[in-house]
Amino acid sequence: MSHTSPAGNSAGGTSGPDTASLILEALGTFTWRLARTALGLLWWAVLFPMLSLPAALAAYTWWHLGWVDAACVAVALVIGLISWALVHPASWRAAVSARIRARRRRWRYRKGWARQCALHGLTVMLDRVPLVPRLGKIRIAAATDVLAVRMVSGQTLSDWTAKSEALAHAWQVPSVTAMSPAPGVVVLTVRTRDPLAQPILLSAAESTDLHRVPAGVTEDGHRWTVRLADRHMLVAGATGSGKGSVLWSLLAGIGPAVHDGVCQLWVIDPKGGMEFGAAQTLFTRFAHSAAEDALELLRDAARVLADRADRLRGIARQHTPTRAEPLIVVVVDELASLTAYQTDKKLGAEAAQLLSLILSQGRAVGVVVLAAVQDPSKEVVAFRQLFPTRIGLRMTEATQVDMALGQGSRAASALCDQIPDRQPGVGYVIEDGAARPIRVRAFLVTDAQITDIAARYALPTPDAREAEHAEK
Ligand SMILES: Nc1ncnc2c1ncn2[C@@H]1O[C@H](COP(=O)(O)OP(=O)(O)OP(=O)(O)O)[C@@H](O)[C@H]1O
Repeated sequence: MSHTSPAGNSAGGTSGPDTASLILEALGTFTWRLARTALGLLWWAVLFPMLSLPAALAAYTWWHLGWVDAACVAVALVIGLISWALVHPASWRAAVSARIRARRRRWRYRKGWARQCALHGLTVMLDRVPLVPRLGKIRIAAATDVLAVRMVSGQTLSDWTAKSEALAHAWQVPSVTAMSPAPGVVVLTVRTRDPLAQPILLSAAESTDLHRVPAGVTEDGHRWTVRLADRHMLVAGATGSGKGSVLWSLLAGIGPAVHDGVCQLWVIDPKGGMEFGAAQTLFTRFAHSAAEDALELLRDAARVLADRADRLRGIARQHTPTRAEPLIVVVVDELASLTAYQTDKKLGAEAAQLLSLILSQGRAVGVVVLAAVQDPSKEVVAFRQLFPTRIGLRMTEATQVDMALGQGSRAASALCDQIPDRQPGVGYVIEDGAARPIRVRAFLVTDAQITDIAARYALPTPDAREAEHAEK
């Protein structure tokens, strides 16, 4: 085997052109990098004028007045920027730090994309050429980044779901979820921090708007509101998952409407009044002891429903709550106890029949059901699709998610079985017609707040109401 040494090259007179081309190549690379950096800096200067203009001013001063004046200007500008960040952090964040963070994160995703895909087995080899899924639009928000990816042929959503946990470790974030909104596309939601990690205390609600009842906070940091006026709602979760807090948050939210008389609470508490007894001053009906009481309540709700339907037929397609004809919210704490667990099968069957009547016909006439369920059993699954709003809190098994919330809910990233024990009140909201579940946390309602709600929004006595009407 022949081997040519550098000395040999030199002796053969070939070193001249090689060295020259090496120098030329190095110069070319250097110039290219310099131009790229200069362009990059120019682009950043355009993107962040609030930083580039002060820097330009300092440079201008240095050029015309010397370095002492320039140093003074630079110090004054730095103090100005620091004061801005301290005095008005929100505008500083919006104009500078959040935008820099977003740029940096985007750059990091793009730079490491091919490598991460290869490391996680998400590239496909074709004729020894690796095909890398194309990273499309990246949206950076305060707590979540959303990456749109064009999958390589042959891949399915489950390939990405299987790698979600590994990607979360690789990016060092709490979680990554994958969903496919369109054929060939996968959307990765990267949760970079968790605004729902800490309990969120109930804050005062003084609205009687039954279309936007405050219930907690969404993971984007917005207020989570629930449309109760014309929607039945099911809350499912294991014991201790915070079902009570969702119901209490809503009761607190509709308290003003209850006090005002445009909404009535008809409550079934099979735990003997343990859960809701403290706020019975708000309730028009309260069934907490005998199964027969609960059934009577449901029969009456069905009667109201039939009366209203008769009256509204041909006049209005949707009921508007008024004091004369309020919205009736039938609250059922533990739905399954009404049907499957009844000792008397006949009562159970009648309860199931009444429930499905109210669930299928109540919305249009202002009779809605707000129910909690612990065990997504067969009986509950039968009602599930009649609840347009379903909330899944922590569950013990992955299979329960689809049983409680509907087929495909878990695949659409309602990961109720992955909610940690230490986060009661955290869950996923599924609305009929919505593209994907929203992660939320219900307010934590303390015993003192319940006492306060019970006193503040207690139903007025008929005399008090009459006096109030006379005043108006
Ligand atoms: N939104 C919340 N934020 C913080 N802590 C909460 C929240 N909801 C509930 N908790 C805590 O978790 C505990 C259990 O909550 P809760 O009783 O509401 O659960 P549950 O699902 O109704 O349980 P069960 O089915 O046994 O009645 C509460 O005592 C409270 O300390």
